[in-house]
Amino acid sequence: MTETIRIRPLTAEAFAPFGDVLDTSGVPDKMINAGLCGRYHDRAKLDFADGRAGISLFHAELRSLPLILDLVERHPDGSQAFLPMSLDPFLVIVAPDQNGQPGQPMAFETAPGQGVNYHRGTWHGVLTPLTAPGLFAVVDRIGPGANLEEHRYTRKILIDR
Ligand SMILES: NC(=O)N[C@@H](O)C(=O)O
Ligand code: NI
Repeated sequence: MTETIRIRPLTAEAFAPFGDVLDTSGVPDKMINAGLCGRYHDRAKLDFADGRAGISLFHAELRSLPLILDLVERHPDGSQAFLPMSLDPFLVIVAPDQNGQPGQPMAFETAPGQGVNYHRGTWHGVLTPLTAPGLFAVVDRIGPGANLEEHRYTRKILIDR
């Protein structure tokens, strides 16, 4: 029997148990640069344990819907932020932890320009752009060890609108 998970719009409230939503909604925390720039200050909970912060660029293959969700992963030693380098929405898949295994997955679509920061240890689907260019800056842990735990689903799960 196939399970279909419906995609919901990403909101900071719904995503709060899993991480931070990064966007310029609302009033800036401070105006800088002689009042020419709004700074949305310190909006993500970064954690790199015994490692250090790194910035990498990801150029990911585009995916299409319905998406077969066969893998989620987590990074036990660090947070991971995905900052799109375009205004294209992308798919964000997360799941709560249940005694070391992922619980019921949830799927969100970002608004144009929104990024996300997965908190350390959050189960998530890998980077999933739905439209070009699939180009992201990624802020995550550089350090010793794999910092990766994967879970492959045995049941058939589809992600769709
Ligand atoms: N493996 C890697 O660098 N990327 C994944 O962690 C991912 O979440 O896309
Ligand atoms: Ni990851």
